[in-house]
Amino acid sequence: MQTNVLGYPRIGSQRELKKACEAYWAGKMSLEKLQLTARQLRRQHWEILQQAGIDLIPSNDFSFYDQVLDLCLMTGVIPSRFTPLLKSLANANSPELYFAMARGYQKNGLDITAMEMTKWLDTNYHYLVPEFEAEQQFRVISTKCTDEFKEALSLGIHTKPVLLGPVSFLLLGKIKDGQLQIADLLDRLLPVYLHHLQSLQTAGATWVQLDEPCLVQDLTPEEHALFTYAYTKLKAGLPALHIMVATYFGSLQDNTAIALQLPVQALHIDLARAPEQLETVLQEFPSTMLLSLGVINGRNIWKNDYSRSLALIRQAEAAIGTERLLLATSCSLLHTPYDLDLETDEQVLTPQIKSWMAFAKQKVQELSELQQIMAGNTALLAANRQSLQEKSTAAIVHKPAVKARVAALTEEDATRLSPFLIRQRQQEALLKLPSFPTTTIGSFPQTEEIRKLRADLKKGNITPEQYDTAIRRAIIDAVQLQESLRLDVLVHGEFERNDMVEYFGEQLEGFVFTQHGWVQSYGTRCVKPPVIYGDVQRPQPMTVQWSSYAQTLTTKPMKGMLTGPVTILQWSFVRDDQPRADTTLQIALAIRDEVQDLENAGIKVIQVDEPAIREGLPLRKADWDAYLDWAVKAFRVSVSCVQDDTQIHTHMCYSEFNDIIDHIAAMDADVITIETSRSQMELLEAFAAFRYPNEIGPGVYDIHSPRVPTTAEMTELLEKAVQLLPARNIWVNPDCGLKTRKWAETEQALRNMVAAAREMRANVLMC
Ligand SMILES: CN1c2c(nc(N)[nH]c2=O)NC[C@@H]1CNc1ccc(C(=O)N[C@@H](CCC(=O)N[C@@H](CCC(=O)N[C@@H](CCC(=O)O)C(=O)O)C(=O)O)C(=O)O)cc1
Ligand SMILES: N[C@@H](CCS)C(=O)O
Ligand SMILES: [Zn+2]
Repeated sequence: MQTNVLGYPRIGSQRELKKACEAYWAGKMSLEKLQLTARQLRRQHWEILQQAGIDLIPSNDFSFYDQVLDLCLMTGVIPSRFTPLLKSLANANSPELYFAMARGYQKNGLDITAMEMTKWLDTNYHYLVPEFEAEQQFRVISTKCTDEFKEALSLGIHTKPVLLGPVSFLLLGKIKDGQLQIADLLDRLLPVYLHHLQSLQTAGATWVQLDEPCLVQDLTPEEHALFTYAYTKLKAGLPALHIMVATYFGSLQDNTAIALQLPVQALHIDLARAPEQLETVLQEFPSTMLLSLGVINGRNIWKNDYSRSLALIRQAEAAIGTERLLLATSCSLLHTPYDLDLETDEQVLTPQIKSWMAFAKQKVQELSELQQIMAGNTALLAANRQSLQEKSTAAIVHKPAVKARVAALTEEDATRLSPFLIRQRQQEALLKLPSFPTTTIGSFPQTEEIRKLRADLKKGNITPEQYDTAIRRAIIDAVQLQESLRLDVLVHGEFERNDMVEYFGEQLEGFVFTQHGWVQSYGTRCVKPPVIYGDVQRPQPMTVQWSSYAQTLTTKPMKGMLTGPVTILQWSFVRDDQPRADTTLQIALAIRDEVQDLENAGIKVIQVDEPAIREGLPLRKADWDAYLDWAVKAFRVSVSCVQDDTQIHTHMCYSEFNDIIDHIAAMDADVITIETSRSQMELLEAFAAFRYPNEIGPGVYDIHSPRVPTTAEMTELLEKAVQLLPARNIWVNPDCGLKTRKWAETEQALRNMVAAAREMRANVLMC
């Protein structure tokens, strides 16, 4: 039985690629040095897999920024706004164009916006969204997949190149012209895919993995037909190359028949997320296909349960024999951190909890151990059983008082004292805000100096007292700036936070965090998700000292800033021994305690961020309501303890609200701030159509770009907003937090934003 890895992390165990790219962008590293770093990382990763004895080792899973962007360049999908830049370059396959597409280009008199980023299915990874325009043609610009295959071959490593499949590439992109038909696009795209696959075949590749994650989503009959059409065409042009279609993050369900009829040599299915699909897949499994069993979970950091994996493997073996089975990771290991062996500080990660975990390198090892167990190594199986048994009964995992508190939750605990309109009057009386009140989403620039303070604290170069003093200094400066800008509801700036989720994970019981557990979020930006291993509770207040200190510096309302339960869950590695809903309610109770303490400390505006609520939506619509019911309940539990005159805000970015607007309304936040500027307020239409009753802050400027928006631009957006919603309900704020921005642009942008709010106050008649 062969082993198969779908993809490996690429940022580097010490985030070498991040550091190299950022140095290159800053003009501090040459292109040659950047490319050398990339080659070294690729080699390291291939060798790890080779040494672990993996049979199908991925290549082309490396990327300088994003694998979908790479594919855009392999297929010539370059939005036309980049044409002026393209014309100025000697070679279209240049890093200048590549990084411009990823990050935007403001140089040499050009001002080109970056490609849009969105969440990769239900993960916290972002991909760049391909834009298919009118008259879209496809052509080969980059030959990356063949180049990297040859590079591995020259090191004596025969790899399996990985590409996003043509149908998912089209379905996950944005069709910019309503007249364009996806079937026509596919027809034009396939020759370019064939070109790449044929050149891989010529270079000696025997397997290629084409990822088609859309096969686990709801598809129309027309979309089904695209798969059959595409793979029939590809197969006809590739006599010697074996195609593996890889599906992950869910179950094939009603797409099973389509997947099984594809004229390809192998199908990969995700048995970590959807083990139940195995039975259906085996029933009709064609005698010509290999089946890759994704038993090693690529989305978590827990040791594999070998007994459970073995049961699945045996079930498949009984149906189709061992010769046609591959043992695999459930998806690419991109979503897991590199190497558990780097976690050496026992104060951070105790040996007990560490012994329950596996990062990418260990997961690769697990594949090879499963192979050995299949060959009769019972000692490995016994050791695994013992470790899992120890975890399931460990006293540190289970806290009866926490479980009892969740079990005792009532509808009343999830309901504010009075309906919104009554609360709104009381909040108006207390807060006395002007119309079109201005605020920000919470974070201010996380400068190098601020991050260095934290690094110095960790290294013991400064004392906790020195750290606190420096953070307080940053808060003083931020409050003074906001006062001088005449913002209405202030924030303390979140300077004390390394990350909006990790920060809370570090302070809650039931969580552990890591030293090096970095996972790529987008481009060079990484997150270090905390790990939820047991029942969650809050031992002591987490943010109160900072918010109440900030409140002493101003007579304006200071907004308390918390991350919501669903977002904490979504952006953490979650325990696998109880339903996600139960874990979320435990977190909700911890946040509720913090909300209560903030209110008791005199903080009368409290924001509970839930940017991940939309991304948590299951991939299948049939599962949405169940998820939304517990997600909305968790939010309500976390905030419903306060008095009517305490104003609860929530914030969401990355949001398309049309299809879940009733659930957003059910959250019953007094104010919701959302990302809307990039869609020119289009997103507000859902709120308008629903007659959303509560207050809304539609983001008036995009915080992803250093560009300073003008007052006129923002006034124009606000004017659109008042066409759609009652003016008295509208707030004025940026799209999201300002942590990735620099101070100079932040100050100027906020100055213009406040001026826009003032213009609205002067010009719009309030009723
Ligand atoms: C809103 N977003 C978030 C998501 N997920 C989260 N968990 N958090 C989010 O905020 N998902 C969706 C989006 C994704 N957006 C972003 C935006 C920005 C980042 C980002 O900037 N990441 C940083 C790392 C942040 C962090 O943890 N910083 C630490 C310091 C880490 C560090 O590099 N330390 C150095 C030493 C520094 C020194 O010596 O000066 C080291 O350890 O070597 C901190 O502030 O303490 C990034 O750089 O990638 C991520 C997602
Ligand atoms: N309060 C957070 C929300 C990010 S989604 C921030 O301002 O960064
Ligand atoms: Zn946000």
